[in-house]
Amino acid sequence: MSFTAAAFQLSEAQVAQLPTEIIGKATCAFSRHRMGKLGFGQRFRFTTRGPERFTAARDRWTELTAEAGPELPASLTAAAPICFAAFTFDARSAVDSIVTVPKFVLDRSTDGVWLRYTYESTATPPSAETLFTTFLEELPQEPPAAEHNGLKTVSAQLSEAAFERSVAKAVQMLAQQDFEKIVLARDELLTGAAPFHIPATIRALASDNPTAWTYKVENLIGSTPELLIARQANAAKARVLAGTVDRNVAVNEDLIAEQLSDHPKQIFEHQAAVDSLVDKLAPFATQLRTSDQPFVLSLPNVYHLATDVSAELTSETSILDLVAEINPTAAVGGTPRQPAMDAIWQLEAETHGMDRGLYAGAVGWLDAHGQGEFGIALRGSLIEDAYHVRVYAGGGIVDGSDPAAELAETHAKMRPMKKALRVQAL
Ligand SMILES: C=C(O[C@@H]1C=C(C(=O)O)C=C[C@H]1O)C(=O)O
Repeated sequence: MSFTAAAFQLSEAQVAQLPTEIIGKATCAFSRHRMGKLGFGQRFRFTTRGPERFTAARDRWTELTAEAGPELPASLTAAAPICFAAFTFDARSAVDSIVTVPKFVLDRSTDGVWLRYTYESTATPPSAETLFTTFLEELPQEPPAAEHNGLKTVSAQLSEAAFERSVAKAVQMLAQQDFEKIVLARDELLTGAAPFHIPATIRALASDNPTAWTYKVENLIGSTPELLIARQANAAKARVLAGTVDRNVAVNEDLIAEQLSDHPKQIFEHQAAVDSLVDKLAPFATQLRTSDQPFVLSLPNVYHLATDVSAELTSETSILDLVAEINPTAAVGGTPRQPAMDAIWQLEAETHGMDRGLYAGAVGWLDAHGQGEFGIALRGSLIEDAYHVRVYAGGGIVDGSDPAAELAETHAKMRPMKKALRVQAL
């Protein structure tokens, strides 16, 4: 089996026919400021697991897109197929990493709005006009809106008390010099009296968090402010975040920059995350640049210390090779990486049965040339069934971290997801 794609630019009249906030109807999404990619329908899907999950996905995807398509009608241009993917944080995870190939991809950029149609290489695509009609007809109907869903937390694999104990334990382990930084997380299982309204939730995520990348791959949804890596031609870029102040406890906005930038714990945590990315990217790149000083990224719930990184790649490396190297950065894992990963596995999965699965892994899209964008799957959740959603959040632990403060930070990080889940229709 092999897939190819064809695309066309939507006219203004066609753009006007798209439903408003179409992101709510998407099967897959990686979008910010109403730009980016939205996938609709599904042509194909496969899963991978273990340490080879990235390279296995790269090879299968290359194989699936190897054959060229037929002659195209004049209204269409040949294009590279696109898939969306979500990879687990840890190679040991029992959860599948997912690659899904949508039938249609709506691509909105400063170059206009394009619709890309992916089909089996042996088929002949219809004209642009027919494709557009099919696209509109196949958009899913939305479930009815409920008045309220009475969102509440019913349980957790790793409770708040257990999280505080894990943080205290990690601080002790740090003192024994096993590692310098470790990121610990916890989960909450949320339920509603009415089924969650996922289209409305996605729309709320996108409109409430305009500086973040709103993502959806199957049951994984969220709005992440952290760009793991993006590759376009030979240019790569990333946004590293580490160091957090809760907006609800920030006394004075003018002092935030000082609180973050002059705080040794925050700076240390942040630098560890930047270094972990730069070290792993260096072998693939020349002209690796980072913003001079970390800057303060202001989000609706928290402030973060942020550094943007850019690089010229020395060859056309697939984004999946880059992701395989840099996932997980010290922003969500720790330093040194392997001892920190082992400790996370021990403190979360072995002790409490909380396998992070796709949380804190890589989520995004790529095309058949290995170009794409991946964010870190943060500020999100996993839809377990119509009534149950599991949210996750964590934070960096360094020498002197306080369990109660770390717990408060996880509450702040869960806030945007919980707020969006309360929305029942928009
Ligand atoms: C781990 C999370 O966030 C990460 C940890 C941060 C920190 O410790 O300050 C900040 C941003 C993210 O890199 C999360 O949101 O769950």
